[in-house]
Amino acid sequence: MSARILPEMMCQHLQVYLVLGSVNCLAEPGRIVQEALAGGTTMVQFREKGRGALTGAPRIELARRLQEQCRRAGVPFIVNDDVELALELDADGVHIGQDDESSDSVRERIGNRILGVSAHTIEEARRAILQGADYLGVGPIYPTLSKDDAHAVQGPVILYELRKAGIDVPIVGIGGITADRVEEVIRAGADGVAVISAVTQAERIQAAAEKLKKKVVLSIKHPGVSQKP
Ligand SMILES: Cc1ncc(COP(=O)(O)OP(=O)(O)O)c(N)n1
Ligand SMILES: Cc1ncsc1CCOP(=O)(O)O
Ligand SMILES: [Mg+2]
Repeated sequence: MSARILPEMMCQHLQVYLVLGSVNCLAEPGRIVQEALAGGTTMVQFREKGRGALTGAPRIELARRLQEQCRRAGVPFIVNDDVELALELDADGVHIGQDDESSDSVRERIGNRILGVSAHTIEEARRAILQGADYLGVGPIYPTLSKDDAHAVQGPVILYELRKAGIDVPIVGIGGITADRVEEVIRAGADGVAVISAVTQAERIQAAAEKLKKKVVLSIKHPGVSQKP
C-alpha cells in the first residue's frame, strides 16, 4: 500500500471538497458530481445519511457509481462514517466525527488511506492528530440546514484559534459556506472549503463549483499568517 498522504497534497485536495448524499440532491447525484468535477471540485465525500437516505444495495450501487466518476477525474473519493463500506469499495479514505468510531481504531483499519476527523476544539484537534488524522473538518463555521444534529455555530474565529494554538495540519472549514464566505474562511486559517448546499442546491452546478474554486485559489494566493476574523 502507498504511504500516508503528504500534507501539501492533502491541502490541494481540500480546496473544494464536495460532501453529498442522495438526500441533498435536487438533480440526480451522478449528474451533480459530474458537473461539480467539471467545475474543479478537488475531493468528494459520500455522505448517505438523514431522512430518506438509501440503504442496502442501492446505497452501495450509488457509492460505486460516484466513486467511478471520481476515479476517472483523478479526484479522491471519501466515505463518511462507514469504514466497512470504504474498505469494501477500496475508497481513498474515510471521514469520521467525534461520535463515530475512534480515530485510532479507524486508522488501524484503513491503513494509509486518507483519514479525516471532525474537530470542534483545540483538544479534539490535538487528539485527532495524535490518532492519525490526515486532515481536520472544522465547523459548522456558519449556520447550516444540511445537518440536523450539527454542533453550535463556531464562526471563522475557531480556525484562527486552532492555528494560533499551533495546529498545523490540513484543515477544511464546513457548514454554511458560500462563495461569498470563502475568503474569510481561508484567511482565518482553512486550506479549503467543504460544502453540501452551495453546490448541490445550485441552479448551475458547474458554475457554482468554479466560483468556489476561483475564490479559494485567490484567497490562498494572498495568505499571510492566519488572520483573526
Ligand atoms: C469535511 C467534513 N467535516 C465535518 C463533517 C462532519 O462529520 P460528523 O461530525 O461525523 O457528522 P456527520 O457528517 O457524520 O453527520 C463531515 N462529514 N465532513
Ligand atoms: C456535514 C456537516 N458537518 C458540519 S456542518 C455540515 C453540513 C454542511 O452543509 P452545508 O454546506 O449545506 O451547510
Ligand atoms: Mg460522522
